[in-house]
Amino acid sequence: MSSQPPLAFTKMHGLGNDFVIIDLRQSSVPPQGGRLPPHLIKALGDRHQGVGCDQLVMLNHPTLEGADVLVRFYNPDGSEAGACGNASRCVAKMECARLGRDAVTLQTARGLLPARRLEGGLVEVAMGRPLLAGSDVPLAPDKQGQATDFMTVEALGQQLEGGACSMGNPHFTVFSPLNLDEGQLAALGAALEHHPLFPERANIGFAKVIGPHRLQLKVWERGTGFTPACGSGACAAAVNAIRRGVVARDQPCEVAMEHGALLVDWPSDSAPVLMTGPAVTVFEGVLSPAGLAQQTGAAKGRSHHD
Ligand SMILES: N[C@H](CCC[C@H](N)C(=O)O)C(=O)O
Repeated sequence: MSSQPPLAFTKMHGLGNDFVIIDLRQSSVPPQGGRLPPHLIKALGDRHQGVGCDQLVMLNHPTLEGADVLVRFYNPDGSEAGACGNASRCVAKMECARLGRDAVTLQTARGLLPARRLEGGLVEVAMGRPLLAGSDVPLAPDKQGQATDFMTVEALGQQLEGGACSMGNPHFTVFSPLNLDEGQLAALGAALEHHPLFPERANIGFAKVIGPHRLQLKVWERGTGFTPACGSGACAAAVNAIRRGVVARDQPCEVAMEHGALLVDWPSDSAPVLMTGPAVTVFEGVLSPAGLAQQTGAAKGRSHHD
């Protein structure tokens, strides 16, 4: 392990949802099948022994015509996510700077996502059309025929009203008014994330409608827990609110989270969801071979108890 070469990374965030971004096109650590080994993903995500992040993002050479960069997202539990809105804005900003352009196209598991740099440090990403069928979320096979806009799901003895969709990753947005403290809400988030209705688990949004084009949102993320903001969750919340008729689609919806708001525009059913918000570079760093070896060992040790 002491022969492990240094590993360069960039730390960025979007509304406090933070990322360690590793460019495998330049990394000296040989990727295994285009990704870092899972124990290293866990070690880097550890806020005490690693760098700490809500998601680890890996960049590589694109394989599709028209794409500038291949992007893969990982949760700190080692699982892969098909989409991550806040990290997509961060990567778009990095790639715009690298290529000296104002627009780039990201290749993700979801497909090609065009993105552009706007005034004031904002970045817009076209997140694709939301997938609304039960089989696309996905819901459990025997529940896939049910409507995904008006759903009632039972968890921890509560009947929760909400809607589900996929933005390339599964989301369930709860619209029921809840009077719970942070710990109770976390328990509900975890119960819904692992609910048998969602065989691939789900990101759980707790939304409050605060105006005809305004939502307040808190998201319990699959594989991560509560984060200060979730870009794909904000898109899903706006989409589900529009489908339920509680938000109007004639203008973009402002989705307010802990540290600020994202603008989400879904003007028609056939349109892609446009998400706009900030992307901030915090620092660039290099993990020392010794640090990496120690963290790797620690994470391996911990994983015995997972
Ligand atoms: N923070 C992300 C979502 C991460 C996705 C993840 N937690 C999952 O789908 O497993 C966002 O801004 O969209």
